[in-house]
Amino acid sequence: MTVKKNPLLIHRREHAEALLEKYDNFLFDCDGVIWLDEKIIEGVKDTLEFLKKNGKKFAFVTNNSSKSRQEYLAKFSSLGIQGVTKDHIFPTCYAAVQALESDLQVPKKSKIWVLGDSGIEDELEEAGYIPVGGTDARLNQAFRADHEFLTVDPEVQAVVVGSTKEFNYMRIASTLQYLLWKNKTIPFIGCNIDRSYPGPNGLILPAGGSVVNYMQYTADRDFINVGKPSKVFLEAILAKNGFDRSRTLMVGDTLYTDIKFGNDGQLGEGCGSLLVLTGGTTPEYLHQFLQNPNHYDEGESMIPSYVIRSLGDFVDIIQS
Ligand SMILES: C[C@H](OP(=O)(O)O)C(=O)O
Ligand SMILES: [Mg+2]
Repeated sequence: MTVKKNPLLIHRREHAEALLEKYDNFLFDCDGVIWLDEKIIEGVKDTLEFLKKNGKKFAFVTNNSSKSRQEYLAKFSSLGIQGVTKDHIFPTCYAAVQALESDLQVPKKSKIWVLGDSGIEDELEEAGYIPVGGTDARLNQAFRADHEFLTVDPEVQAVVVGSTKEFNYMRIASTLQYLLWKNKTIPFIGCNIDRSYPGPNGLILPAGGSVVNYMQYTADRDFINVGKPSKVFLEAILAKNGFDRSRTLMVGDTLYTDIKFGNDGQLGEGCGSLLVLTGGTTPEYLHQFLQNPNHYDEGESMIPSYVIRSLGDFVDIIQS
């Protein structure tokens, strides 16, 4: 793997010009890069427009499985980001469905048990699967040992777990029945491994990975991670867009998901990686990490090629 030991800080015009020269395709993480909750990060719209005018291609890759591609499309439009189509958007609820279809070959019309928000249910339905559990209001009830959802439905073929703000004991207990069922053999897909995400008002909030890891712990079994930094996910995005990895830059705010995703790749050949400091990674944390990357689980695979304070600064830097 070829990653730079010391990331280059993009703060002068010639740095930004060199990036434009080197990369044709940009994979953008969303939470902490494009937006914070419902607010677009300052300058991001101008940077995206500038890149587009310069012939650059985009894909948006988010580990947040709460919204479907259709809902993200509406979010991009409500934030005034033009020119985004459904084909540009890769949330992990969609990655989960792709894994069911391609890797696991689960037949269409199968029932899939969901612990997560409506994004997963909507993507499953669009692909021809039948989601069960999920946002079903009967799961909002207080725990009762005779609740109908504590008896497994024999038609369920797999379990998908992702981000949810409706995490309660009924949902945990019913999901556990499926994860333990058939000697723990039905596929367990986790939409992401993020512990937290940057929410509104500077709040750090629990992300989907905390839900997935809760279920992993209680069921005592591993999950298939379909989100960043999954190499399968990266390969699918590069292939779908026809992106040459050597001319593709991953832009993200989290070292163990986005930056590792950009740096890794099939046979160890990654894309470039650009870390922004508007989300989950503070300058202090980055500094501490760079002092001794090998003290961290994923070590040098999390060292970004480049760092910029904010994606929104890019256009100002290049026009300075
Ligand atoms: C943090 C993550 O979203 P992303 O940063 O990948 O858009 C998530 O919300 O779990
Ligand atoms: Mg992020």
